Amino acid sequence: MNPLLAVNGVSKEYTKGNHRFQAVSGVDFAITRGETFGLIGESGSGKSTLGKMITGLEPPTSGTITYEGNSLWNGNRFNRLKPGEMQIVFQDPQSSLDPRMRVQAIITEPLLALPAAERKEKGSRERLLALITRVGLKPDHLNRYPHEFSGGQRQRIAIARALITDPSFVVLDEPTSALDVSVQANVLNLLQELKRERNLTYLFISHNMAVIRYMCDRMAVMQKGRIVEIGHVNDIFVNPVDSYTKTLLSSLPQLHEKKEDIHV
Ligand SMILES: Nc1ncnc2c1ncn2[C@@H]1O[C@H](COP(=O)(O)OP(=O)(O)OP(=O)(O)O)[C@@H](O)[C@H]1O
Repeated sequence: MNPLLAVNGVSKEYTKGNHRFQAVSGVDFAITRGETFGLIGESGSGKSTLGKMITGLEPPTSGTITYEGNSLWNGNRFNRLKPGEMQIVFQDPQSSLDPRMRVQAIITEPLLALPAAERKEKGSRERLLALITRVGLKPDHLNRYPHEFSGGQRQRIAIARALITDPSFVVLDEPTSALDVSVQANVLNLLQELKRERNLTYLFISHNMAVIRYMCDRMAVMQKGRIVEIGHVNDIFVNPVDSYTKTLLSSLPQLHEKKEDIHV
């Protein structure tokens, strides 16, 4: 099957003063429609930079990223092939939601990228009410401001914001890392349900092996900008090949227990 998203030989170099720094180095992977693909690695390994290159926030220095076979970048210009087709949810809903905007304006903001007719249809009151209810919030929350919500509720707002355009592909960049442990599992389960209901494909970025195992079909392990291991989650957990992957796994003794027992 043709991949939905293909990343080939992608690198990203940042310049800090006279110093050049390689945040991502020659990364290759492909994601099939309908799967959840995990990216794991320690802080600074280049995971978020990859997520940003895929969603149009940062151009790659070299390499190609294709979506449904079409190149996403033309030099530094992002080819917005289908507006709203791809969305991203960031780690920290505190800083990713504009504190001066009401929830309704926050959730509907991505619609501004769509053609007028589609914007009107997807921004209908009926659709908005259905979406806010589906993510576990209430219609009267639409008139409130982000500071009036808990961390988990704010992340539900961010999820609704990502889904308003009806995307096929969503990058989830540490979507539960800023949340209390008791709230994390609820948000992860919501993401799983939404994926099934809407035929979504996820790129799931995390530094937490238990969360990756709970959520993902396949995964890539990143270290210092490179992929050191890639494969099916169960294969990597049972038989890790790379020494860094083994270190990540050995720090999680509970992973040898049954999947249902894992604390995400
Ligand atoms: N805009 C930027 N300018 C310069 N360096 C950057 C920029 N963005 C990221 N970096 C650097 O690139 C490297 C990779 O960062 P990135 O955020 O992709 O890592 P990460 O694996 O997502 O880590 P974390 O989990 O902490 O977010 C880091 O060393 C970071 O300091």
